[in-house]
Amino acid sequence: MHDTDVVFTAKPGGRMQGDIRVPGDKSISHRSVMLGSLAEGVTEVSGFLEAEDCLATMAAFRAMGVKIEGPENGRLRIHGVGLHGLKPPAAALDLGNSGTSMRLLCGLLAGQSFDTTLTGDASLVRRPMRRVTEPLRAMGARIDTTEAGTAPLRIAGGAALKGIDYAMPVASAQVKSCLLLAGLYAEGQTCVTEPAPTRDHTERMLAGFGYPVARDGNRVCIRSGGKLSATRIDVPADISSAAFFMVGAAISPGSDIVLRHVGINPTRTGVIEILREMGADIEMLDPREVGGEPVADIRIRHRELRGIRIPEHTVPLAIDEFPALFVAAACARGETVLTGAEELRVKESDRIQVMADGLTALGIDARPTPDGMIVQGGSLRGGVVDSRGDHRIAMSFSIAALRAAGPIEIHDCANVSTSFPNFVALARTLGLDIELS
Ligand SMILES: O=C(O)C1=C[C@@H](OP(=O)(O)O)[C@@H](O)[C@H](O)C1
Ligand SMILES: C=C(OP(=O)(O)O)C(=O)O
Repeated sequence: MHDTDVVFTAKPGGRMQGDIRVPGDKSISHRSVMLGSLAEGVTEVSGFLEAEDCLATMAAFRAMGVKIEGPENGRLRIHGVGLHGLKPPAAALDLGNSGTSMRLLCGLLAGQSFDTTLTGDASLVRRPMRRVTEPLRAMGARIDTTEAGTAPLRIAGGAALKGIDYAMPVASAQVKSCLLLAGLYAEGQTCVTEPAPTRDHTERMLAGFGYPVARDGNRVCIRSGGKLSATRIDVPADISSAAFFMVGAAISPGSDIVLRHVGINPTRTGVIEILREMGADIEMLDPREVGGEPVADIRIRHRELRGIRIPEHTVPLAIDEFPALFVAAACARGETVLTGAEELRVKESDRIQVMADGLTALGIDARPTPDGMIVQGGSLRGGVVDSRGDHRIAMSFSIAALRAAGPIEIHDCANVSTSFPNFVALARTLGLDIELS
């Protein structure tokens, strides 16, 4: 929890040049701790994201008796306790700002023999949790929420879970993963059908721990009764963190950067597809596979962007990158239209409204719609914006300064440390003139 207002001031102009590696993938880091804790044996993780969200997941498992060494330079040694080895925590598990921690843990804990309570910060306790509690109840879980269906979540231990066949109403990797983790403890088979492909790190990592997962089109199924065997996990750099610099380089003349070892799992590369369609110059160098996840070095050079109608199938594949993509749209020639993205309204902030407010304050015609935004490319002026405590919004407006006519002062930036603690330092390395106060 952050009490003081952290302010970023990004100076106008400049360009991005250099060759860097952004920190580890947040989704994969969370899952490495969860599955490593439930495995038999010692799981070694490298490239772990040492940011508040993943540290909250780690603290939760430590509170349930798992010995975890590290993190030290992104390395962890997780002494797995097996699927039935977790111990009751002494207090509620506080998951801070992290929706992924809360929703995945809810499924995993629904199958334990002991009670738990999950809570979080002011943002997390406002986010919708019925999307996980309803299907979990259908499996036999006993979970209390507030009347609004939000956290704190009180999960009763000892429930006998039964597998279900669930068609998700929203395309959510968190819901899918929650149910697969509950499925490890449910009688019979648990199947989840997604309305559109979402990130599949849970499925890949379960397979990496030797746990069978069956996929047939958009349907994925798991059976209880197996075990997870400890493994090694090399976490690639997070494409969602890389996205800020991809957009920064794309919009600022003279830019040419290389981002190393970035995860390019096809369920995460919507940002590349969208930027390319806008005309961006993006090259994939040395594509390779590391521990079950595709990785590449990505080179991005400046090239003028054009507005587009964003294809709806890319929305779940770029779900966290829209704050940065709205900045790209503001710098593009013509109109960009996003539809089918109402999920953005229930992230750490209402990312449609907060981005539209900020862009408007900077002189851009950005009209929010119920499920997206219409942005007219134009000239950004300097000004003051509020990130509303949303890390991705704070970083997106920092990058916007590369094309602004005056400094951009961004308030409420402390939560950048939930996903990208060294953002300011790396942005400076690449050439952004940014200060923190
Ligand atoms: O499974 C995950 O690790 C995540 C899934 C996405 O959320 P939804 O499942 O709510 O779309 C994404 O926004 C979040 O940052 C991480
Ligand atoms: C939505 C995000 O994360 P979470 O849901 O884990 O809070 C994000 O990192 O943009």
